[in-house]
Amino acid sequence: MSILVTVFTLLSADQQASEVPKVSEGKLDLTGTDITQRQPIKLSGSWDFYWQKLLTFDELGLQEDTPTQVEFPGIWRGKNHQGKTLDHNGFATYVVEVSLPKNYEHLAIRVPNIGSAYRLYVNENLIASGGQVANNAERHVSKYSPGTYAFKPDGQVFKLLLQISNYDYYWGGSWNALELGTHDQLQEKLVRETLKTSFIVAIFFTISLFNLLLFSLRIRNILPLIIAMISIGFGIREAEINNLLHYVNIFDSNFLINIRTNFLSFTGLAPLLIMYFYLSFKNVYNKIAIYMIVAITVGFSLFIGLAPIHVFSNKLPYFQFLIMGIIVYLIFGLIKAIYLKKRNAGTLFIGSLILACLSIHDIFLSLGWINTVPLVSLGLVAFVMCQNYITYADFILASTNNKKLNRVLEQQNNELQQFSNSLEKQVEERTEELENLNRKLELLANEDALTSAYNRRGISVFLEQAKAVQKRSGTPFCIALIDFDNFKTVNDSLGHDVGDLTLKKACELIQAIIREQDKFGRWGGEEFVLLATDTNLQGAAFIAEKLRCEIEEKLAELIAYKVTVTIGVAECGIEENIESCLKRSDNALYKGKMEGRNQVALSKN
Ligand SMILES: Nc1nc2c(ncn2[C@@H]2O[C@H](COP(=O)(O)OP(=O)(O)OP(=O)(O)O)[C@@H](O)[C@H]2O)c(=O)[nH]1
Repeated sequence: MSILVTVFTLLSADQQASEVPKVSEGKLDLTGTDITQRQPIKLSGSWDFYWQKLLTFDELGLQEDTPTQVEFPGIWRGKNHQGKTLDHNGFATYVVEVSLPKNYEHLAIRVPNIGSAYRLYVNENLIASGGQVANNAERHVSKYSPGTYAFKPDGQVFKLLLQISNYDYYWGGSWNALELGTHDQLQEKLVRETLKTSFIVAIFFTISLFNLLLFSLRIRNILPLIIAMISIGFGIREAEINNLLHYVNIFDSNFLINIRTNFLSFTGLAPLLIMYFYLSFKNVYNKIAIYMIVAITVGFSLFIGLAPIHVFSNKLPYFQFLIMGIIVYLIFGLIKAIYLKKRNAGTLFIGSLILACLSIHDIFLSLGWINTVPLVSLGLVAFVMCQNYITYADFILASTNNKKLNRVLEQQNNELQQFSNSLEKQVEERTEELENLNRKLELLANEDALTSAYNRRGISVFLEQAKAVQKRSGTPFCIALIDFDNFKTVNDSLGHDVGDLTLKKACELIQAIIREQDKFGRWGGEEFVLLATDTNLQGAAFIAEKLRCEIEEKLAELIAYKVTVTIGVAECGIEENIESCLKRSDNALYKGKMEGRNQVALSKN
């Protein structure tokens, strides 16, 4: 902010160090002032004034009426002149006699934006004009024509005649003073002012762009968009009021467009500012009142944008009264927001306070109570910057909250991921357990509970498989039925438990002897079946004999009781089914039993 003030002050450095010469009773005495050695002189003070007269230099001498004196610059409307109140419509001639200290080759006059039509003479020479000066509304044409005009003064005393007519503008006369100096001085001052205006306009546009960027990042929050529009509005107003639009010839000095831009950049900003305050501190303002005010200000802006100039130009004071009321209401809300400790209320209040103070400063300046430079532009910059700071701070806060939220989300995601991983692991473990259980159940379904050998169902599957292999490749296989001899006596003599143990041990012996590809199972009771795959009858007889001997020998050692088996063996024929082969094994077994037991009996095809 201090940098801004410094730049602003440097660019506005047009204060005159020495005493300011003033126009007094239609005369400006510059005999003690070297114009070239100082800043341009504002031709303000009491000028000779001829109301409802457009006089030339020649006509001045013939004038019977003595002129009255009025303050120039000054507006007509409401001014007391010879006991009458002036209207804003009309025409007049202002005259001042300037006395110079010496003969100057060239001087120049800077004409401000008078806002209607004017003609400027140095003695009898017309040096500048804007629009068409006339004594009636039909012939009068307003035009924005500020500019710097060089002239050659005739001697050390000359008269300046300024004719002004107005039938459009609400006030009449001129708000601003003419300035006298050398052409270079005036040009230099113009450049400085243009630079100052450009600098401020650039600040407004930069703030606007920055806020548009913020808005594009968070479209849900429209406050940055409103600030962007307010900044653009302030920028356009600054450019228009300081004639920047005129110097860069944007509207080709079109009076109507200039005046509409001037008015609209004031009225159009009102609804935006009101909405900004309301949206920032919603619960301190009345919603219906705000919407009504916005509707009125928008309606007024439309009226200015569409109505003819003579209709709308004199309505602005009503709007100014309304705006004053609105400002009081907004400030009242702001104070309430501060009292309620609303975030950002203090910052916005500071911005508004700076703007209010600098506006009051400029009012004092225009009244001639102080002799400084206009500072309201600086107030506008301060106000918009405070708004900008608020949106930026809000944006940072929102993005910090977002980051925090993201961190929490990330943490929750991780926890969820961990939970899901453990769930997956648990499911995997359960599935594996179930699969194991299923395998066990399947085994159990095919397994004999006492001996752990295949049961009848289990061994039957292998018998069918062996048959299928034989059909495909002709591989031979044999079925041996093993039956314990007189097992009833084992049970009867040693008890049923020992009988069970005997069967169990016998099965273990058999399992240990047979090949891995051979299958062994319990056919029922104390009768067992051996499937000898890839084996012919001779091979099967050999295995059966080996089993018989092993049982006879080893079981006696284990249970101290002689236990023997009889085995019936048959080789399955190519065309024979399993049932038939089993039947033949059984027949051979029966034959073995009949022939004295404890032997291997073969079934020959
Ligand atoms: N301990 C026990 N005994 C069984 C089991 N299954 C069958 N047995 C018995 O085996 C005996 C079979 O008797 P039998 O069919 O008369 O035949 P055997 O006494 O072995 O006489 P042969 O077969 O003619 O030599 C019965 O006493 C059944 O109770 C079993 O799982 N455990």
